[in-house]
Amino acid sequence: MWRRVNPLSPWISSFKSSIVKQQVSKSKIWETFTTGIPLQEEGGTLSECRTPFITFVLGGPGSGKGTQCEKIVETFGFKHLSAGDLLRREIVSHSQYGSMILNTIREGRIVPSEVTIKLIQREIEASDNDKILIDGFPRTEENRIAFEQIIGTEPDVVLFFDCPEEEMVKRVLSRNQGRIDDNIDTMKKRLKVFTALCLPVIDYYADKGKLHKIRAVGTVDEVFEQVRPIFTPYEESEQLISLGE
Ligand SMILES: Nc1ncnc2c1ncn2[C@@H]1O[C@H](COP(=O)(O)OP(=O)(O)OP(=O)(O)O)[C@@H](O)[C@H]1O
Ligand SMILES: O=c1ccn([C@@H]2O[C@H](COP(=O)(O)O)[C@@H](O)[C@H]2O)c(=O)[nH]1
Ligand SMILES: [Mg+2]
Repeated sequence: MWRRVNPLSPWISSFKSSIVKQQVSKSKIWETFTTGIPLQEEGGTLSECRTPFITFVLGGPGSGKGTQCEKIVETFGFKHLSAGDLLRREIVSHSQYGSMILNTIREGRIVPSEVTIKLIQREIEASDNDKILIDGFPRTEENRIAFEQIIGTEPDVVLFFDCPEEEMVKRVLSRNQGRIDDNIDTMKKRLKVFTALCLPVIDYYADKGKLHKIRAVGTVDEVFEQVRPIFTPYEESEQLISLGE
């Protein structure tokens, strides 16, 4: 069962505890809306740690997920975890799975769930932030089910950046960040994988009432103005709780 770990030394812990006190009211409301298990057991002892408020950020390749995540981080203070970035980091660090990940990304296919989830889990556990954005995951129903089983929770909110294919192709081909999958051949494969494997995940969350569909065309700021009202109610409730204290 998943549990958050406090990796800090006692010296740093005492420093951290003052920050935690200042942040208690700030994090409280997000915890209120968390679907996770508030206290989790490991080795028979109850952890003081809480499951964070998790947002999945979905959309086709080049739909603007990463760009909008940056705006959400700036405005609402989330921790941003991009599954693709975590996988690319494994390639660069020549880890155990580096070459398998490289080949998979080049082909526009999906890395095995256990590998991606382990990377995500490690980052969540290392983070002190109660609000986590998971960008570009889950890509498949199998990913989704494995996440729920391994991490032991579901997302609180799911964003879907809905963008026309021709716009996504245009954006990816002019992205210019040196990504091995930013070429027309891989892009065609990624679009097929998105339609076949990721759309069912999006449908699943729509049926559960967790999905927020955003029309991802227009300027970055125009798109963000559709995102802002999704999180503002949480922020406002948080302020009310702070005032009541
Ligand atoms: N609203 C927008 N209008 C025009 N260009 C945009 C917009 N949003 C993002 N872009 C640009 O499009 C490209 C792709 O955006 P981004 O990397 O955020 O997409 P992504 O969904 O994370 O893609 P991927 O799944 O491939 O990681 C970037 O160069 C970004 O600057
Ligand atoms: O959960 C995931 C996320 C990503 N991948 C692979 O990485 C590339 C790039 O991902 P971006 O989110 O677009 O940066 C994607 O096409 C997959 O090959 C994955 O396998 N699983
Ligand atoms: Mg991205």
